[in-house]
Amino acid sequence: MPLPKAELHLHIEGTLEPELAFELAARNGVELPYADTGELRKAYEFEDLQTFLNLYYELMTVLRTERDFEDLANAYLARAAAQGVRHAEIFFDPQAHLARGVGMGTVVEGLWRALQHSEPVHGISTRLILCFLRDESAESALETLEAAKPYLDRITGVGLDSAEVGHPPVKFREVYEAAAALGLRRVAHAGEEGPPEYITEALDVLGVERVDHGLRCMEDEQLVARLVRDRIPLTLCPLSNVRLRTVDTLAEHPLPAMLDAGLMCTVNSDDPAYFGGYVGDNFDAVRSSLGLTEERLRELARNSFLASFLEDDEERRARYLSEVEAYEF
Ligand code: HPA
Ligand SMILES: [Zn+2]
Repeated sequence: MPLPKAELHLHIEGTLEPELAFELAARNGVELPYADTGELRKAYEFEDLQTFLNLYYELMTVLRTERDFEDLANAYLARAAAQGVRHAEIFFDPQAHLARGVGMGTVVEGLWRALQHSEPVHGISTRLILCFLRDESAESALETLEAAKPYLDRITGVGLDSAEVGHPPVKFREVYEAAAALGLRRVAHAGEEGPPEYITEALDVLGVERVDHGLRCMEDEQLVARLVRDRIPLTLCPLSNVRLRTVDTLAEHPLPAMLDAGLMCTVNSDDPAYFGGYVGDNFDAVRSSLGLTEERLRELARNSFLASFLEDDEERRARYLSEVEAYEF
């Protein structure tokens, strides 16, 4: 049995495996510029975040109907369950779909068709986090939040993703204020490729409760001290960092140094179909490449539940935490 864990940094569109992409392309009459899954897999060599995003946005054009989003989410939940995920807080990128004429309702209702049965079917409780694309305008983010208003009972929070450098958090001050006023939780990608200042800004200007990635905080001692003091969770994605060349090799990943510094780290998969593994694979990889002890792995699992948005269900959180403490490696 795998270590029980929560996944807090997972883009549902990034779980689109080549086989499902081709299946949905055929179902929807979408032409992909790859002959087969083998040829597609050869495109999974990324130089940085942008070269990955180019493929990510290209492939997601096969997602068109509620059923497509339902199938996508079910495929993720089945794989996640097999790797010990008990709770998942799932990002989705509505602007990438709205731009192609796929409505907010299609995306949210489609995902919901899978999520509403996730507990009985997969044993995973879930939350949805709507992400704004930071390389789109602030106005577009505000319009997206407006379009999400009929679905807010299904959405727990907002996030910020896509190309980071040149798109600082401050650009999204207004939409985060509006999201907070609607009672939504707030997270943002910061310090993946962008500088440590973006992490500080995400905290100070956007009021985020968790930082997605946050890797580059290690360049700023005072920022590390603040993150430790305030117990701000970081959702790290080690295999993603290697594939997007944020770190050279897994053996050089700063995760052990970050844990030693007292940072509240979690381990997640980001876009598992593209980066070579789901969250359990990320745990296995850091265990073997970084020599993390069993107690460190338990700490990461514990952190994942402590950092999750389960405030409306503390009983459940307590149950998950006791599973972590009782786990025998
Ligand atoms: O790893 C990521 N970083 C930023 N934006 C993203 N959108 C999907 N995956 C990512
Ligand atoms: Zn991400």
